[in-house]
Amino acid sequence: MKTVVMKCGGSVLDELDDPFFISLKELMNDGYFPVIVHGGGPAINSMLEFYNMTQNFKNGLRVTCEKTMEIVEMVLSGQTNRQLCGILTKQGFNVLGMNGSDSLCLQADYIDKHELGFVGKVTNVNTDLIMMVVESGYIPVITPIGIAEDGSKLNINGDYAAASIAKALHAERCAFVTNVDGIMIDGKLVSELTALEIENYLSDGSIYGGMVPKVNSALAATAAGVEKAMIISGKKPFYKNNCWHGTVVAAKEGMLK
Ligand SMILES: Nc1ncnc2c1ncn2[C@@H]1O[C@H](COP(=O)(O)OP(=O)(O)O)[C@@H](O)[C@H]1O
Ligand SMILES: CC(=O)N[C@@H](CCC(=O)OP(=O)(O)O)C(=O)O
Repeated sequence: MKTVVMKCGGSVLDELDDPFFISLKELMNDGYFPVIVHGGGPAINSMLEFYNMTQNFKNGLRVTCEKTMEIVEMVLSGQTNRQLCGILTKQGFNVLGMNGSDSLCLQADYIDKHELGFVGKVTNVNTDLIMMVVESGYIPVITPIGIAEDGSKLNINGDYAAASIAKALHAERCAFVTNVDGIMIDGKLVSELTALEIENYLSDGSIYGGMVPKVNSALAATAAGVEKAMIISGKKPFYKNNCWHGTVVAAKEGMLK
């Protein structure tokens, strides 16, 4: 079964457009089974602002106290997951919204409780559960919230969650759907980047902000055996006539195909 993990970033949820859905349909007609993970950073920011709560990020990760975790869950499970499932349903896709914290879907551990609070990294994925949904003909739409051993819900960066799921499913591809066409260097879209090139572009600041967890996740996924990891646009066709459009990230020099 050819699975493709697609992470839909919060930046693009309001802007997913017809070309994206047409590509998704074509992909499925070509025998790929999508598993979707979503973000929701901008919606969480707005809700925290609404409640006059302070926001703080360290290394691109939201510092998440207990109260913030409640808001994160409310927004990701109650708002952005619903929004994306609604859009996809309207477009004719059979979807099933899943909370990462239900039925040990995403088991997680604290990254650094002292520094970041309730922020986690995935330690185990309930692949049986996800594949049961896929094999029943539905697209899982997974909220990036994990469950810790102590029963706490943990906030997981959507890009990292997607890479972990792709690794666990031995997915053929992990695609990060965002609000740009791919990785831009000096204003131009780059179609392929090696790990070494990425390292250089990270250190000279050409890759920054929200693109950093994406390239790190893409590298982690390919290093763990996912054949291809890509940054793609949610506003343009990303797949047509068996060709993918965006930036392919390769784990090692010479691995680009
Ligand atoms: N080299 C780069 N090429 C393209 N986008 C980049 C680059 N470096 C940083 N970015 C930024 O990364 C953003 C995507 O990350 P983010 O806003 O976190 O998206 P998402 O919500 O989809 O995860 C782009 O809108 C852009 O501002
Ligand atoms: C720990 C951490 O930072 N979690 C993210 C989860 C949402 C996310 O990843 O959303 P985007 O894909 O839109 O960035 C957050 O709280 O914003």
